[in-house]
Amino acid sequence: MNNTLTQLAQVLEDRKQQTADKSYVASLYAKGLDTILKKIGEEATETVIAAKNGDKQQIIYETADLWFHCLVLLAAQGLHPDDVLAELQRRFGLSGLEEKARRTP
Ligand SMILES: N=c1c2ncn([C@@H]3O[C@H](COP(=O)(O)OP(=O)(O)OP(=O)(O)O)[C@@H](O)[C@H]3O)c2ncn1[C@@H]1O[C@H](COP(=O)(O)O)[C@@H](O)[C@H]1O
Repeated sequence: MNNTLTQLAQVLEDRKQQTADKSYVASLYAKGLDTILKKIGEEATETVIAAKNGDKQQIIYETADLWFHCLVLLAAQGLHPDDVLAELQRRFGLSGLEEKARRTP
């Protein structure tokens, strides 16, 4: 759906064949799920700090780090960014209140 996300997803898929010493992404796969989740937590925190500091350029930078590590998580779990984009697209047809009601059992 989005060209940059699709291209990056392909690189992340290709890195599954790479060795950890030659690739940061391959090193994350090798370290495993907990390391990827820890990076997401760190990048989320850094994004929050950037926003609290009101630093727009830093917000962009940290959000890119956060999105990147979320994309690594998706790849590690056998998912593709299109899966998330499709979910967001589905929500376009609903108001926020309708989406909330859909989640309430
Ligand atoms: N978009 C990114 C990208 N964004 C962020 N990062 C890395 O994510 C890490 C962010 O962690 P931190 O901010 O904590 O910085 P750090 O202290 O260096 O991190 P650590 O070494 O402690 O984990 C840094 O090492 C960044 O280099 C990325 N590494 C790779 N990519 C993309 O992934 C592709 C494949 O990368 P390799 O697998 O390294 O070839 C690249 O061509 C890029 O397109």
